Amino acid sequence: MRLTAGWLAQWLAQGDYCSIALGENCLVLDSQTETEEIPFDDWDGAIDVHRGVLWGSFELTSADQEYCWTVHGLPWQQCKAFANMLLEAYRNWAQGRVEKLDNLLPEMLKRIDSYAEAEGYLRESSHRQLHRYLDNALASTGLTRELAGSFRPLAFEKVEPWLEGNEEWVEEANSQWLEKETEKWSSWFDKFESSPLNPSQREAVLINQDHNLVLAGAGTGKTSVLVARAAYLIANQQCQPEEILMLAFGRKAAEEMSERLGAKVSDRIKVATFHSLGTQIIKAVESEMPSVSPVTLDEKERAKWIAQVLTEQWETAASAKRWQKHLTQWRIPGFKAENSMEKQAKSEQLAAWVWRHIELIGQRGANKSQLVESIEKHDNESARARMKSELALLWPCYRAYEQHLKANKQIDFNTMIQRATEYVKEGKFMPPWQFVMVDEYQDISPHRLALIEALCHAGGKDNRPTLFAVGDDWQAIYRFAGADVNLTTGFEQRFGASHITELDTTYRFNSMIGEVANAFIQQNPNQLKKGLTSFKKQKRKAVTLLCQDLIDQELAQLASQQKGEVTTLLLGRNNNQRPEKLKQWQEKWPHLGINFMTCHASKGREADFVFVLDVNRGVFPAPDRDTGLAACLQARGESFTDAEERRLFYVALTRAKKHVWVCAEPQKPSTFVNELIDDGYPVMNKIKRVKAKQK
Ligand SMILES: Nc1ncnc2c1ncn2[C@@H]1O[C@H](COP(=O)(O)OP(=O)(O)OP(=O)(O)O)[C@@H](O)[C@H]1O
Repeated sequence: MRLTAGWLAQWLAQGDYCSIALGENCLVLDSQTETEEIPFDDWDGAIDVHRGVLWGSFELTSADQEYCWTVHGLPWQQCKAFANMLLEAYRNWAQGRVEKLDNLLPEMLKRIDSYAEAEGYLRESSHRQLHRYLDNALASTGLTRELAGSFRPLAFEKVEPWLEGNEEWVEEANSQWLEKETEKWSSWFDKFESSPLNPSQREAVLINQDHNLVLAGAGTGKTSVLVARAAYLIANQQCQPEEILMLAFGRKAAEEMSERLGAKVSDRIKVATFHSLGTQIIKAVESEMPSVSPVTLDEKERAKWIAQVLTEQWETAASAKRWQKHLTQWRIPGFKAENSMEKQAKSEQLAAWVWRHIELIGQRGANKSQLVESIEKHDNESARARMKSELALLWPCYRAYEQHLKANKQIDFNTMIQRATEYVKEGKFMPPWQFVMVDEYQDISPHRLALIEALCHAGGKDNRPTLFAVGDDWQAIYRFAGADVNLTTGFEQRFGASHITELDTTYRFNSMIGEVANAFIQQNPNQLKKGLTSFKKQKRKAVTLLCQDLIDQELAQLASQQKGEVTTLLLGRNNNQRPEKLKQWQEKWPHLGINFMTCHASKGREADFVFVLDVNRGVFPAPDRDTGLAACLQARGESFTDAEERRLFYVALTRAKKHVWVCAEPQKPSTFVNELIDDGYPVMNKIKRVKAKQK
């Protein structure tokens, strides 16, 4: 059936179309030049019939109300009946779909209510799930949003915003919840630590997005937040202690965390290092403990094994020649030309250098020709020859290591973490944890992250564990061992549904240490900007540059000033800086609580007073960090000179609560000391540099 304008009307009328007909579930409109089919889906199902002086016209609107079609010059007597016939056809078409919609609407509304009225923080994963369900349900009816809205306006008014996303509503609901929850737990927050938690710490404890990162500078209470969050989850009955997994880097850190949680929260929380977790997973699946090589586990065994491998290598003429040739152009840490080979092989520094490369090569999982290829593509063209030469020295050590593991049927940490990750991914190990928490997240390596991701994806789509990580990109100091700080700075891109909370107040150190440390770290524009203020304000300078051989005197003075017990940390770039007089000082001034450790080991620690030792040229920053093979094996390169060493120095400075002494020799202060003096940092300078000897 068709309704068409007469020839005169077609000639006189200025409408878009001059003829309308009913097609198969569509309208067919003809203009002078073309025919257009409008599926019922695209039409809003209404016709405005207008009467003109001579003729009638139809006005039809698209389902999304964006477009209008007009048919002019129609014979008026037939207009109404024709329009009714079209509407009847449309209603018949729509009836089946609307029935489907009617069947689905109660469930759609129920799901919306159960999401929107759920107690607690509204997570993005549940939001996405709801959105997906509503989208699919509507699609299954065959109706467009507009049509569904026009047939069931009341019910659909509630559904429509959720199909759009309704992000603003969720944000508002979450911020209202946060306000109420903060209020509800206010006195608990006041008393949990010796001092009340501040607003940003409270927020960090409460927010419960799928993936949460607390990103904050040194001494802002990240560890306090981690402990408080575990306590809150249990106190709020969100989980049992056994459902929390707390991951720490290193056994010592894990032990300290375990003690702290045991004392403050519960000793049923699982605290693990990545390695102990890997062992547990493998043991659960294979029913026996994985056999981890003593070379991996024990520093002494490792040193012995490395000495043996090096000695064997040097016994071969070709290999010995390769080492000698390398040393004519480049240095190797711990390798001193004047030492005998026997002594060389036992050098701690050399062993550390060899081991670090073995680990990095293992983490890369590449064969020799792939490594050569990446050296050839390395940005730093001038370093490529050195990298290749180092690879030639170190590849045989790596191969020897692989063979050693194979011969003894043992694995190392890399393999262990990878195997554990596979078991979780394959569902052979079902993690019992609902909340995975990670301390020092900035030091995460891709392998460890893969394990965390596997844990957080276990449990099916509806029951995934939540990740809560605390970290500070300013304190990322394990790039040399395979960590990748980009995994912290790119947290959101990596995880999607995530929330990042920043903590703005640092409690450990006073404002004068803060001024020096914060300015120093931010010289590198690639570090994330953080507004950090010190809780303890002071005007008196709190960083002193000191001649190394005056430490004795300074300690004596400090000892006479301090009447009560205090803590003092002597920090070295590495163990070589352990002072010979350490024991003597400890015995002479026990109330100073003097301890020595490396800057790396001091991570997470604090003391009233800190002496950073031997900040001299060639020591701190450690040289050659960016020009050897390691630079090619490590995570993406960094353009800023000594970026990681700068972060390490920041870690050292920020261990102190009251005062820091940066100690150097006047003849050879390092670039860091020179920068503190020359760039006008607020420090007390007691070093008179001897310029003539500084070449
Ligand atoms: N709200 C607070 N009020 C007062 N002191 C606090 C508060 N929060 C934390 N502290 C104290 O600040 C110090 C640093 O806290 P914590 O060790 O948790 O910081 P952090 O961010 O983990 O430090 P870093 O990253 O440097 O290891 C601790 O002595 C802690 O007790």
